[in-house]
Amino acid sequence: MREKLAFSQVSFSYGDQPILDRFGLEIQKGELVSLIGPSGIGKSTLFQLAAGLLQPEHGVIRLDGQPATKRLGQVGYMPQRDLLLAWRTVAENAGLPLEIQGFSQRAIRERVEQELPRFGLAEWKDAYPEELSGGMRQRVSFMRALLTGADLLLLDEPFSALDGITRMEMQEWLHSMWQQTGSTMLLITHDIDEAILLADRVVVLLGAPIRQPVELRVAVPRPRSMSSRNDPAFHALREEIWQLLRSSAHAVGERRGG
Ligand SMILES: Nc1ncnc2c1ncn2[C@@H]1O[C@H](COP(=O)(O)OP(=O)(O)OP(=O)(O)O)[C@@H](O)[C@H]1O
Repeated sequence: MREKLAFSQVSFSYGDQPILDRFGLEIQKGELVSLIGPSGIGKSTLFQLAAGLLQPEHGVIRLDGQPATKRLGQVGYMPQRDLLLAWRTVAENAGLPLEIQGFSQRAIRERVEQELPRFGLAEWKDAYPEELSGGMRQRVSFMRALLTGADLLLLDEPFSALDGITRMEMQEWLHSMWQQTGSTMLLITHDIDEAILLADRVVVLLGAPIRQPVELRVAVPRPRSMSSRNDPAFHALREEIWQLLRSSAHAVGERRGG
């Protein structure tokens, strides 16, 4: 496998609040990696750094093995809120990255119409965001991230706003998209089972600031389904992640004077 994204010795702060301290992480091409960690630790910040919306104060971010200072537009980023434009239809929202890249209206229409079916949105191309369910909105947002043409996708809690059944359907759908496209995907989630079920590796982010993450390989065989949760390797990993997150919550409590 070849390296797709790497953080090497990266430090970043908001004012006097340090978020990352000489942080290191390497993601290989075609991997699907889950990131999990306590709320407010800096997961979204990490994505904004990878996407080029923020720059590190120290250290290097590499794309395809090369230091990359201009990352904007090279990475598909799906932020926590779907940020669909209310006055644009599904097709117009999804086609936005192509518009920014200067494609003709006709080329955009053709490409979007060709892609809509595999996102389950063919019949909704002229609908406005307010007419869509949460799952559909997520799919439009995901399609927009894919149409940037980037083969690295950062998905920040893509399913958090969805109900249980839709969430499970979307997890399966995301997994099939990952297999079809061969893209490298990073997924932030607060759900330990979701983190394990989808990923090749789970990266647990701990500490304030975050230093070296704990990286855990998921040894549960693919294809996975809901019954994979009964696999002993699944149980063991869930327990390990839970213990890590719990000990980190205690450490924070102690620092706060608990
Ligand atoms: N633009 C900003 N300016 C100053 N502080 C910020 C900014 N964005 C985030 N922070 C702070 O940095 C810390 C990390 O935020 P971030 O959103 O990256 O965490 P997170 O792990 O993604 O949180 P959550 O799990 O709740 O989404 C938080 O304490 C947050 O309040």
